[in-house]
Amino acid sequence: MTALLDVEGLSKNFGGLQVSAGITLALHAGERCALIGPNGAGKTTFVNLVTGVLEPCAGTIRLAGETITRLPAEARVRRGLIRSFQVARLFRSMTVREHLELAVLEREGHTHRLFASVGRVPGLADEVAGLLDGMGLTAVAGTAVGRLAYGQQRLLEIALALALKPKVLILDEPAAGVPHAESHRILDALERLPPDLAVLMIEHDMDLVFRFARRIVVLAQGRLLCSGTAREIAADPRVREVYLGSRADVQPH
Ligand SMILES: Nc1ncnc2c1ncn2[C@@H]1O[C@H](COP(=O)(O)OP(=O)(O)OP(=O)(O)O)[C@@H](O)[C@H]1O
Repeated sequence: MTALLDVEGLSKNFGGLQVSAGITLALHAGERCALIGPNGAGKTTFVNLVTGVLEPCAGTIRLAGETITRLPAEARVRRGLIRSFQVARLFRSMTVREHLELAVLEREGHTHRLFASVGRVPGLADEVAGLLDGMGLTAVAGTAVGRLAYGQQRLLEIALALALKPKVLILDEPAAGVPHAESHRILDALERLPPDLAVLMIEHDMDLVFRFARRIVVLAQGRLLCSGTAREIAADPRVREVYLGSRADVQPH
């Protein structure tokens, strides 16, 4: 089976510092994978390379068989490589529903007089209702984004990413700022993601990582250290060693 995302030998240097060193990673339809590693391991750099924010020094990135290594970020988004983005960058006075309407309209190419298009796109209301329902946001559909709790903001970020019809979804810290006791709400929503979607999660909350991911890939100093199930990763002495001295606790559940 062709991998939906196929990264081979991806490398990046910042001056003399090698932050991605020949990373090879394949993600198939339906995968639930997490990329972990201590602070400064190169996780964000890897995501920036894959999504087209940064240009690699070497390596290849393929999406559903097509080489996208040098494509601009927007072209990757149009092909279905989507990273969840930060609500903090959006319009705080606009409602949850309006944000989702905008995302669907933009996907459909209605970039001019956006809100005038709302009534003219068949299926828009149903699609938005489905996204709200899927992420458990129906009750706050009419709430301004600036008034959402952190957990709801994170769920909206995921819904916005889904509105773009991803093949590959990169979840960049989906529990950032969410109180630990509430991260199960994020997990509940993630368990309702479309089954065929390939998901790569970057997350510091190990509880969430171990519960969500069927495969965990560990990065250290820009290199892939190992990959395996939650149990394998938690039992691997190399993983404990790279996390030593960091706050993260590597324990499965
Ligand atoms: N634009 C840049 N110029 C120079 N060095 C950079 C740049 N971006 C990142 N780095 C360095 O690259 C290394 C990897 O950083 P990166 O942010 O990718 O790690 P990370 O695993 O995402 O860390 P964290 O978990 O703290 O977010 C770090 O040493 C960082 O200081």
